[in-house]
Amino acid sequence: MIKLVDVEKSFDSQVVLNKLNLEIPAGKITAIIGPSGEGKSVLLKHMIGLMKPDSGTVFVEGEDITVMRRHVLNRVREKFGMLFQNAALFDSMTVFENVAFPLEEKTSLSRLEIRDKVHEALEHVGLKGVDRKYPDELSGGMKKRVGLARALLLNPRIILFDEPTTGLDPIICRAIHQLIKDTHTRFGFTAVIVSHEIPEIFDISDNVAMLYRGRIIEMGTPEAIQRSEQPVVKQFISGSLEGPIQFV
Ligand SMILES: Nc1ncnc2c1ncn2[C@@H]1O[C@H](COP(=O)(O)OP(=O)(O)OP(=O)(O)O)[C@@H](O)[C@H]1O
Repeated sequence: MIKLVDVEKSFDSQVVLNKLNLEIPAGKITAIIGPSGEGKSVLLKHMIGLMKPDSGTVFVEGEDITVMRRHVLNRVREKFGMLFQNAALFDSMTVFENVAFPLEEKTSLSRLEIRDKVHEALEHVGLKGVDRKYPDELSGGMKKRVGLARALLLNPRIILFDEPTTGLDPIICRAIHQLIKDTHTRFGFTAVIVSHEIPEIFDISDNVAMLYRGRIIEMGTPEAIQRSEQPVVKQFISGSLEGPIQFV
């Protein structure tokens, strides 16, 4: 589905991705974990072609997106939905307008059809009657739900989630995870979730990949990752201060 082969990315002298290899299976939920600043967001941006590797290849459904012209890449990007860290809502638009935006941009649906689709999407994420509110008037969890409704709207084959629950309380965090799981079961997209919610993210993931020093050092089921004997993985999952991971 998504395959990265020997991907290298540096910013000036800082190597962020170092011959990274990763295969994201189709139709599953894959979590990417790893210490802060290791390059998880950079990795997501390579998957959707927002960043180009210095070398190496990124395949999306068998197509090498690193050599594509912009208009071809834009076509591939239509397979993706993305939920950004801050939900990335437009503050000057109502909830309705925010969710309707991709439909207005990318389809020729009538106003009535758009209205129905937006209402349906908001209902899927458990938000009714907030159409006319502005993002400022919503809680953090509600904003994430609006972002998720918008990401789901074009029925994408792949959804990338960049820290979908950061800054939310544990109950809302669980509710958002459950919502991701439920919508995944219902729509069957391929999901990649960058998350710091350990161990909670394991409950909804089929696979977990750990990024460290520019590479995926281990990938497996949540159970396998939790049983890992690899010292970096062990330390990270337990949150221990003792071990190979150094703090600045
Ligand atoms: N456009 C850019 N230009 C220069 N450096 C960048 C750019 N984007 C990311 N970086 C650097 O790449 C490194 C990885 O950043 P990234 O945001 O991917 O980390 P992360 O693992 O997602 O962190 P966190 O868990 O804290 O969100 C950081 O050192 C960051 O400063």
